[in-house]
Order: sequence, then C-alpha cells, then structure tokens
Amino acid sequence: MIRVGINGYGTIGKRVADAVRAQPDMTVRGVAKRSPDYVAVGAAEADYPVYAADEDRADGFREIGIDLAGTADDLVAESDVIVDATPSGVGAENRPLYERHDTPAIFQGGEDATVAEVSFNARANFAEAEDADYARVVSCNTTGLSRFLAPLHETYGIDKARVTLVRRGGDPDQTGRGPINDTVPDPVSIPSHHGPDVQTVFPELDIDTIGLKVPTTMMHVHAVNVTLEDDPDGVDDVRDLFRAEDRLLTIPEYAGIDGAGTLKDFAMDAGRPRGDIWENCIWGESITLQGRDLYCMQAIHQEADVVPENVDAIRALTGLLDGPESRSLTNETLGIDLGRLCGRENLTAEQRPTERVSSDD
Ligand SMILES: NC(=O)C1=CN([C@@H]2O[C@H](COP(=O)(O)OP(=O)(O)OC[C@H]3O[C@@H](n4cnc5c(N)ncnc54)[C@H](OP(=O)(O)O)[C@@H]3O)[C@@H](O)[C@H]2O)C=CC1
Ligand SMILES: O=C(OP(=O)(O)O)[C@H](O)COP(=O)(O)O
Repeated sequence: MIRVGINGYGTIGKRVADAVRAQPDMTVRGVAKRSPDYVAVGAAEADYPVYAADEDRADGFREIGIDLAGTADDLVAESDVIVDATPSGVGAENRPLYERHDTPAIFQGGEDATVAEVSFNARANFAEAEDADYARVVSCNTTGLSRFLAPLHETYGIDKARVTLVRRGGDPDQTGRGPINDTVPDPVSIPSHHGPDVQTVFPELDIDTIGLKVPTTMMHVHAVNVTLEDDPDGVDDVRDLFRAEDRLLTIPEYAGIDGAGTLKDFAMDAGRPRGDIWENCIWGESITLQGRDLYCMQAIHQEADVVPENVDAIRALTGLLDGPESRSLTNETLGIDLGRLCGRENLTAEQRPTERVSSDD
C-alpha cells in the first residue's frame, strides 16, 4: 500500500483524498491544512489524520476538538508520496521540504511548470512521469484540452488548434471572486497561459488560446477549432474517436443538457460525490467538420477533472501500474463509466446528434 500525504486540503485536496481512499493500492496517510475551519472538521469526521500546515495555528485545531497527528513536516516524513494541493506558488515553496525527506511529490497546475520535471496528463504522457520524482498535474483547463487533443493528434495530426476559454469566475466557496456582473477578458493579452501550458504536455503542438471570465461558479466552457492534418472520414469518424475515449463524455442531443447548470444537475442526479464531473463534457451536436476544420464546444468541471489525473500521477511516480492499467483502475474505482452515465451503448443512429455540416457535404 502506497501511503499518500495530501498537503493542502481545499477544493482539490479534499477531492484527491477521497479518490485516493477509493483505490485498492494506496491509502491516505493524512491531510495537512492551515485553518481550523469547517473543512478541517470534515476531514477529522472522515477519519483522515489531520496535520497542521502552520505550527503557529496548531492550538486552533485543538480548541475545536481536532487531535492533530503532527505537522506538515511529520506528514511528509510518514508518506511515500505527497500530493501538494496548496494555493498557487505555495507548492514551489514546499518543494525543499519534500526534497529534504526524499519524498516524491505531485504539484498542481497553479504552479509554474518549472516546479517539476514533468507536466502530467494521464492520457497524453503518463510514461514520461514514470522516472520522475516530481510531476505537475496540469491545470483543469489544460487537462481538459490535453485529453481532447491527444486522440486527434494521434489519429489525424494537428495543424493548428485555436481555443476560446470562457472561464468560471471562481469556485462556489470563493466568496470574494468575480466578476459578479461583467464579462472580462482574462487575460486581455493573447495567448492566455493555457496554450503555452498545453505545450508543456505536447511540445510541438501549434495552439493559440484566448480567455474570458464570466459570473458563474459552475464550469469552464471551451469553444474549440482544430485544423487537422489529415481529413477524417466524415464527422462520425470524429464522434467515434471521442466515444472511444474513457474521459470524454459526448453529450447526446436527447439528454436535453443545454448548459453547465444542467450538467451539474445531471451529475447530482447520477449520485456523483459533490456533483463532480471528472470527464470532459463535449456537446455532441456541436461537433462539426468543415474540410479539415473541426469545431466543437466542451465544458470542464474545474473542481473535478484533475482528480483522477492526480491518482494516476501517484501510480506513475511510484511505478504501481502502467498508464492504461492505472486509468482503467481509477475509472472503475471512482465510477467513471460513460456508458452508464449517458447511455452510450444504447445510442442508435437516429438518437445520435444531427450532423449540421459534414466533410461529405
Ligand atoms: N480550484 C480549482 O478549480 C483548481 C485548482 N487547481 C490548482 O490546485 C491548487 C490548489 O487549488 P485549490 O484547491 O483551489 O486551493 P484552495 O485554496 O481551495 O485550497 C488550498 C489548501 O491549501 C492550504 N494551504 C494554504 N497555504 C498552505 C501552506 N503554506 N501549506 C500547506 N497548506 C496550505 C489551505 O489551507 P486553509 O484552507 O486551511 O487555509 C487549503 O487547505 C492550485 O495550484 C490551483 O491552481 C487546479 C485545477 C482546478
Ligand atoms: O486551474 C484552473 O484554471 P486555469 O486552467 O485557467 O489555470 C482552476 O480553475 C483555477 O483557476 P483560477 O486561477 O481562475 O482560480
């Protein structure tokens, strides 16, 4: 059993902890956080050993009845691998602590790519992390783009990708984030950081990205245009390629899912923990082919899509399983089952989204 320490127990950390707990080959050694708040109480109630990230605040935990298991330093010493899910920039400050204990670590996408030897996506470059001590799971948007681009890159080749990212303003617990009544170019300069970040996974890929922020906490939405090198054999060829991917959910027209709100409602109806959607959600009707130009729209649940990637990164760093085996086990244990979620195997030709434009036209 690999002992996993989670340093930083917020939006990402608490989800990764629950996902690690669901695996048969790893266990949560403990979780570290700074503030003795409702999330700390939740961790203790979930029977995770709680460690204080900041020793000065240790008494605050005791005052609310949480018996601390130690400090972050102790957690690192007692773990085989650390998942660092602290806020952007803190991970890089923590790296010397992991080096001191000779403990491999996984960082998150808010860190600069230089924090680790490899920027990781389980679908695109699992094997590159197998010899690494430090890996960075790329951000939620970059994870969504990497999963989407990998099969296109392998099957047709990519001449150029252009993506407009409509980014959620903040997560539901980020009460101070915005905008609350605006649509804001973010960043106003082009490209946004996402294109260069995708290139940390696909170094040769030609990609430009533009970002905007909008007043929602639900999900990010991407409008994608990819100019392929080779002609697909019609739009159904592309649809079938996406359907064969384990973490790409093609939303069928009959589902009536017309936005991020219905997607979240759908996830909660499906019994997903915290309403989490670990998969990219591609609107089937939006998949459009004009010659070699592929268009479509996808939604990315920012709180969730990196969670299975962290589990897979743990296996890559520790050599537990290879990429396909790890993805398959992670999918099975978390319940990533697209057929069950959207009735994929029941789709008839008539039920499939109508082709608006096809290369055959
Ligand atoms: N939220 C998102 O949508 C996504 C975030 N990411 C990336 O994941 C990382 C974490 O983000 P997120 O989960 O949103 O962050 P949160 O702010 O939700 O959680 C951060 C956690 O780290 C703790 N923390 C703060 N400072 C320290 C410290 N010095 N040492 C140890 N722990 C500390 C916080 O403790 P406390 O709360 O007790 O103060 C909190 O538990 C970032 O790199 C981010 O860019 C990636 C994909 C999506
Ligand atoms: O990793 C994320 O987004 P990103 O891919 O836009 O960097 C998370 O949604 C965090 O984004 P934030 O930097 O807007 O909090």
